[in-house]
Amino acid sequence: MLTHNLGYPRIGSKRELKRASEQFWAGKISKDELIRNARQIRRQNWQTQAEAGIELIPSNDFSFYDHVLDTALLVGAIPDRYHALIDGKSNRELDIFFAMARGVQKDGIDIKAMEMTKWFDTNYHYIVPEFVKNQRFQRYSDKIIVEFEDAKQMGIVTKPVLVGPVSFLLLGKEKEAGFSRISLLDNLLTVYIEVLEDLALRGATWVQLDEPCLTLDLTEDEQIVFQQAYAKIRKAVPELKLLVATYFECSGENIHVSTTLPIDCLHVDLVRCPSQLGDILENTDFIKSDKILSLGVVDGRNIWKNDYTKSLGLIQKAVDALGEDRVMIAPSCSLLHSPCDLDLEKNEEVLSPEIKNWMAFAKQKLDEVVILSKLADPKTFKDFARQLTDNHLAIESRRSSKLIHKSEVKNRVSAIKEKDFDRESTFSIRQEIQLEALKLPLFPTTTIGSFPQTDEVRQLRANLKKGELSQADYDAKIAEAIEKSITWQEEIGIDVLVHGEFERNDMVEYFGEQLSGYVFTQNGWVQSYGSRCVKPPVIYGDVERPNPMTVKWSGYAQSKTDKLMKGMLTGPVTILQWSFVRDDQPRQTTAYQIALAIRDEVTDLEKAGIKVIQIDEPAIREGLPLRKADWANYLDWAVKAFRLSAAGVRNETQIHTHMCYSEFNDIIQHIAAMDADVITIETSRSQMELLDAFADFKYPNEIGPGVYDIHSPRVPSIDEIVFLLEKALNVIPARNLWVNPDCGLKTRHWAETEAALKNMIAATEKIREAANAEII
Ligand SMILES: Nc1nc2c(c(=O)[nH]1)N[C@@H](CNc1ccc(C(=O)N[C@@H](CCC(=O)N[C@@H](CCC(=O)N[C@@H](CCC(=O)O)C(=O)O)C(=O)O)C(=O)O)cc1)CN2
Ligand code: MET
Ligand SMILES: [Zn+2]
Repeated sequence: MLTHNLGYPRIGSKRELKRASEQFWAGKISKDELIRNARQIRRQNWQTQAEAGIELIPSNDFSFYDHVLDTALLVGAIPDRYHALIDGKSNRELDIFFAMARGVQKDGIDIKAMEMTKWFDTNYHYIVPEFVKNQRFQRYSDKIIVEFEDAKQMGIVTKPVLVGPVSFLLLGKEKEAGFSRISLLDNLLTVYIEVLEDLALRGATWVQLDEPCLTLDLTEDEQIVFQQAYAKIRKAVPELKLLVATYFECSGENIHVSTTLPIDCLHVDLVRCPSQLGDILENTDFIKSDKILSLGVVDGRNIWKNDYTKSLGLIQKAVDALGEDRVMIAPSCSLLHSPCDLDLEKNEEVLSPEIKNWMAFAKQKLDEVVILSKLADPKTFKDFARQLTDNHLAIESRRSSKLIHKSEVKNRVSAIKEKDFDRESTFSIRQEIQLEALKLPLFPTTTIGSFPQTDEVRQLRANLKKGELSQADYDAKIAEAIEKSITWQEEIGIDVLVHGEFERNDMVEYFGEQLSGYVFTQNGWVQSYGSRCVKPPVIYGDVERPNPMTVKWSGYAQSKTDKLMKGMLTGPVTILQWSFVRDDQPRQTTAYQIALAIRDEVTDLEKAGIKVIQIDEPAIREGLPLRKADWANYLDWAVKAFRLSAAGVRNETQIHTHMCYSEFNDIIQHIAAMDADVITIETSRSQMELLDAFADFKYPNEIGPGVYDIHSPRVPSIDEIVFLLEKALNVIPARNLWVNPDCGLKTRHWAETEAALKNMIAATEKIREAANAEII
């Protein structure tokens, strides 16, 4: 029974890669130094996995930014606009790579970055491959070879990992009309095969091809394409052992494809979908073959200790049907989505030993995989019996812990009534009342909440944590930042102000830290995109709000201005989605508990005199199940959780929500059902294309389509913004239109923020003038 791993966190256990990349981008270290740093992280990771006793260790799971982008470079899928960077120059690979990921704007060159989007239902973002008609691929990057050879030098023959060819195509986008990217498969395969042959020559025995798209709803054509692709690969590299990895969902009807692919090993995610084990073991094609089944039993998406008894049950079932030589043991998916190392959590005041004993991070998950394989083998079982007992005790300690269950919270959730989901009146009545109460001009201007999180602000928080700054001094500095931003917003003429979120480390972690039922880590970083990481807080028990969370700073901010100050909260679905969640109750129940906590916060803000309250739900789309059949159920409770959080206020109080980073067209009626008075939404990168959906559906409430992209330092011109606003006015009634950026400004610098917002105000004045002229 072999053990293997699908991928290890690449950021380094102390975020070494983040620091090195950001220093390189800032011109503070050389390319060679960045490459040296990266090599050290990779070698450390291989060593960690070898020491844990993992038999097949992955390589090429490392990336300087994103592994889908690595694949694009491997096969030379480099869009034309970057070719100027390659032509006639050598040693430009990393420059092109970063240009594709981040864009370039220097020395007269101005090239936009490629699009970035969510990786399945995770908070990880990948770079979307771009395809054109008759595109020819050719091998470009040697990264996969360099890493394989480097590990070999350490004495480790790794299992190189690649995004499989079919998923690579399916995850990308056609950049021109009139063709299907699937038609590019044959040519793409020639490059894959060349690479696989090279790896085989260099001594690779196994390769892992990730085909997570095998867990999605596929058309018949797409299913056939999987068969064709692997038939070709099989034929070209008969000597190489092929492992195809699926994860994040059930194989469902694709099981007929995945079990008959001409490969040596199929990996399945038994955490998300334990029932597929039975389906595969009943599949005569699979049983009769000599293929290996890799059991993904250790959860790569959460931080809870594995329940060995439960996993051993699954393993035994597979061994009984297939024999131990045809079973491998692994985490459910790449450990990219897990924090690195629980041993780094040493502060018992932050994470109590009792709760820490329930957890496993990436490094600990490796041990779990190895121990499970030893326990599943009668020859080694006895030597590991103690680990089984300890595991049993930990699982039992969590199951029966008094820390987890709070009857008041459970009772409150069961006492929720239908009317708790509804505002006092319908939107059209509320709109009239709010018009009167808030006295906002036509096309009100606002921002999404955060202003730049400068190094200074982050340093203040770091010093507070280290005890080098007192709470009082910290608060005084935050107050100063808020006041400064208010004065500035008043000066440039914004209508609905924000306080700037300077006091928040992150829009989810900040709330997690103040809710009971939550713990957080000191070092549990997980990559979100590129060098940006998040430290998801951990929900271990029933969630409750012991005290108001934002009233102090929002109240303070409102006291400093006569204008409207918007209260700023993160919504229940986003808090759920961006936390590590309980696996001992349905997500819906946890969402309702959080929703009640936010509801209390909303009503407290109202009592404190805040008249406009925004409840952000950027992750509502990301939480959507991967299979359409499961959508209705999710959307039902997700929308209700939002409504529950928002509906406790009077008609006069205006509820906003905000969404970004997703496609909303297919869930537009559910967004409408959230019944926020105003939605601000990312649209500028698609030039307001998104609005067609809002128009077709006749979205009834007020809406602020983002007028500029905040992900780039580029300052939009007044005319550009006017153009987008006019486009919006074609489909949105004037009285419903707001003016705002795409998203919060925390990742930006002040210089470009000030310039961009001034232009936004100037553009608004122009369209107001035009509208007034029309009335006269
Ligand atoms: N949770 C979450 N998911 C999200 C988003 C989001 O905002 N939050 N936005 C979307 C895009 N994703 C993003 C994810 C992260 C960041 C981001 O800026 N992350 C920061 C970390 C934010 C943070 O937690 N900061 C802490 C800790 C900062 C820190 O690094 N401190 C230093 C110490 C500082 C010093 O001594 O100089 C350290 O720990 O070493 C704080 O401000 O307090 C980063 O990687 O740089 C931005 C967007 C989608 N998903
Ligand atoms: C990822 S959505 C961000 C919303 C939040 N209020 C902010 O402005 O930062
Ligand atoms: Zn946003």
